Amino acid sequence: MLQQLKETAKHGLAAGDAHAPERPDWTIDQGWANYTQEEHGVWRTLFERQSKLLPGRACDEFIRGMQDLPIGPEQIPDFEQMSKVLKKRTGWEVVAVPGLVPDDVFFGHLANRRFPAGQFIRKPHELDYLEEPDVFHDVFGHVPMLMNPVIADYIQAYGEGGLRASRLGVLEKLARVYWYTVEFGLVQQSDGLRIYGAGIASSASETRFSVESDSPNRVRFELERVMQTNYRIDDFQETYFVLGHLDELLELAQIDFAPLYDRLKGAPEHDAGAVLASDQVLTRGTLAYHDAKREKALA
Ligand SMILES: C[C@H](O)[C@H](O)[C@H]1CNc2nc(N)[nH]c(=O)c2N1
Ligand SMILES: N[C@@H](Cc1ccccc1)C(=O)O
Ligand SMILES: [Fe+2]
Repeated sequence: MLQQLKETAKHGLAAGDAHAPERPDWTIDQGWANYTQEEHGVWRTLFERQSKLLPGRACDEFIRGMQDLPIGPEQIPDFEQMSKVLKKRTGWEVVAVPGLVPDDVFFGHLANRRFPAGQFIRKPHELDYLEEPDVFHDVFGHVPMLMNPVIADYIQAYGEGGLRASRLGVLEKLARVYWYTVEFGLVQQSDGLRIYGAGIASSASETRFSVESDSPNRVRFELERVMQTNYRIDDFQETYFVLGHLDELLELAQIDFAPLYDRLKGAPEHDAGAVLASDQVLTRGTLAYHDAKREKALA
């Protein structure tokens, strides 16, 4: 899943293309009353599938955030109702966008504690396929974590850092940090390895794969290592980076990345599936899943 999404996210969007916005911040009205029963039905299918999978696999903060939000299987959530609760808790709100928005617009929203969420929902015959982040990925995957003060501050800081990184022309390195934390992060909790990344938490297949499969590597999160590591935009991750505690994200947000960008200029990049001598490896993957796909493609 997320193939095309990852591809587009990487390259960003050109201003003035077919998606020309009506408002400069690219927001649109959610138009909640206009969702059809079929669209609410897709939400229900996805919601019920994930709700069964996440206990014991998602981190405590995710489960708690979900419990405290006005969100359920019956219908696509109303962003205004969500925002009311979220705003009281962490000062964030959810705003509707038509899909991927340009990098600087995205960062501008995050820096101001607005989470841009896709207004639309995927089609019933494409439950596991996403061209752009839809309301299920953005709201089910991201909003529960935004109820947590640590993640709330971290993502705002990422927005500020993103504005700076694009000016410096080093967005690729920063984007990898977002990818391997906010989207595909795992965290070690007292009762085991848990998901906090929204890209995992909104995907049924990757929810199981990320914590249960023997295939991926699971490596202790290390900032500079992650900044140099490519990621899979078309498939499950080959490597997940694991935090010892979510609070580590706060330290990370406070580190000034500018000297790191300088130091890492021209440094070697690592393949998504690489394991380095300097890694603290939690589980070394067989990479069987991706190897099998490669062999099939070559045959
Ligand atoms: C690097 C940056 O995080 C990424 O390119 C942005 C671009 N625009 C986006 N727009 C939306 N709506 N959602 C996203 O996650 C992103 N990601
Ligand atoms: N601290 C980073 C920004 C950042 C914040 C949060 C997450 C990732 C990066 C910087 O100085 O640019
Ligand atoms: Fe996302």
